[in-house]
Amino acid sequence: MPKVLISDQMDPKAAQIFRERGVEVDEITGKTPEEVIAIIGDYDGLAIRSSTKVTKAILAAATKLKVIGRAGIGVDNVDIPAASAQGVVVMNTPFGNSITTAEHAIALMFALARQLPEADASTQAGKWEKNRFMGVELTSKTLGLIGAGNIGSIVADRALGLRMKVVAFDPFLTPERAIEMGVEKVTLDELLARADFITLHTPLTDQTRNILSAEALAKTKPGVRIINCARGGLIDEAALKAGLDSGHIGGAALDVFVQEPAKESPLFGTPNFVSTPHLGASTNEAQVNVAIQVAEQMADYLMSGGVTNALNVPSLSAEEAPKLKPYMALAEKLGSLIGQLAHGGLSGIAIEVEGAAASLNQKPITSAVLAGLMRVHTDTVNMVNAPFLAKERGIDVREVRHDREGDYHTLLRVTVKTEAGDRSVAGTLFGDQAPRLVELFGIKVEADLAGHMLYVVNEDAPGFIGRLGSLLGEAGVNIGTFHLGRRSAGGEAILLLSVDEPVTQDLLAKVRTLSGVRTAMGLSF
Ligand SMILES: NC(=O)c1ccc[n+]([C@@H]2O[C@H](COP(=O)([O-])OP(=O)(O)OC[C@H]3O[C@@H](n4cnc5c(N)ncnc54)[C@H](O)[C@@H]3O)[C@@H](O)[C@H]2O)c1
Ligand SMILES: O=C(O)CC[C@@H](O)C(=O)O
Repeated sequence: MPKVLISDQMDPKAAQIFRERGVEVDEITGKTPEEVIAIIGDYDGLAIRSSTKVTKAILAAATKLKVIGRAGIGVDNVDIPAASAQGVVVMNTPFGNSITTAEHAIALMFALARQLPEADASTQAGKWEKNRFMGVELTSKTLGLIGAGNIGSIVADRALGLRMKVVAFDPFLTPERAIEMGVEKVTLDELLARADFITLHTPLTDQTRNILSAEALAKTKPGVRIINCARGGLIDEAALKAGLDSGHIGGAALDVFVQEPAKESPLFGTPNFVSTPHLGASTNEAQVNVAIQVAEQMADYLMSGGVTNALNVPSLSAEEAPKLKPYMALAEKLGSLIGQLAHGGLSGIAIEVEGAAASLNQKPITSAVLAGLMRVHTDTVNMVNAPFLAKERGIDVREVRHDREGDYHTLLRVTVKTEAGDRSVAGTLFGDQAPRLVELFGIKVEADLAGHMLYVVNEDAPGFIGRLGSLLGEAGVNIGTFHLGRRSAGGEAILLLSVDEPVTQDLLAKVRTLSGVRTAMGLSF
């Protein structure tokens, strides 16, 4: 039974779903990184929010780990390249807390417009400072949206409901989508010049880090109010403080900080500054949503191989997984066969599908071919890290889908580009289930690729099979199955024999002494 560790505070629904789905679960929260390192080796899955930082050190200790599930959106607390290299799937729940976070941005916008936190503190201090707190209306004001994805578009919708005008800067926002959202697509400079309120809804990337830098803040309208419910680091906090102090910035509300937890900040105590401790996603509804979603997704992966919302591997629904399973077995065998046979500077690989295979999700098939191919050289490769490792090694991966009808109802062909030229193998599924080789280096040969095999290339000549049979018999080698193919009568022929024991170097040396033998190799599947 797979075992999952929930290492951050999560709605109890998550643990309940894991148990219902047959996954053992431990909830151990508030641990230091060293304490997590000490226990993580026992787990197949790790469910987190934002507190657990999944570092290289934690991953190195997570020898059984197959999946990390983030109950939320941002995965900046997970070292995704390290997880990918280790073959660990990283998933998030991209929609479960979007409404809640958008509502928090709107709440902060109201808080700034009417100075609610300061007015509350003053009133509760018995001051009744009615003349101190003069607010602004939101109606007819311009909201500048930086990032118009899931959360940004909900914020835009709510702002339009408040009769605001919304201008948006997002390089990936199409003009059609902007029209659909009812926003005006603008450049960043135009947004800075026009917005009365600015709200940020982008991830933190190299392009968005300090998107509101001192220089950008200087271009804003005097009195602008700024809200950040996305990620710390999008705004230069020192420049924000200077802008608030000078009065150029009329107010700022931060839910997120460069350094979290933000126990101290020069911004704290600044007039017109409002803050919350990364509460964007903190509603009952959002936490139930993300807990259910992360547990369902992780259980799908651990129990049936279904992949949803993964950031480092293609999606594969729980319905698709059983259909693709035999294809992935075939793909892995063909990858392994060509990996064992083709030598010398592999620079590219083409994976072609035709017939029934052409209607399937090809990405997992490709990953399985690559995993089979590279497992010949490293045993730490799997479906998740195989494409990553292939890229790292400069192998050009090409996927081809043919509409044509071929000789087989379903066919998968793998061709590698090596220094010696292109080499190709092809296979099908018998009865839609059993992987079977049908072609090897241009020669038709049907074989099950299983267990230990002897591969021989020889000149097609009378008596050869008898001589090989005698040699194997004398060497005490029992033949399980025997498969034969030839390019032309008297030309190059291929023999694939399944044998009970691994093929030894000693046996290969003897086989190579037979007249007409060009190549003899042992294979394992
Ligand atoms: N405060 C919280 O508790 C909380 C909760 C949920 C999400 N978040 C954060 O909110 C952010 C947005 O989440 P989302 O679900 O809307 O993400 P999303 O991926 O749906 O949208 C992000 C948008 O940012 C845009 N973008 C990317 N680079 C950009 C750039 N250089 N300039 C302008 N726009 C750019 C993208 O095109 C995309 O439309 C994420 O960072 C997420 O982690 C915070
Ligand atoms: O889990 C949380 O409380 C924060 C989540 C939020 O930052 C996210 O990116 O989804």
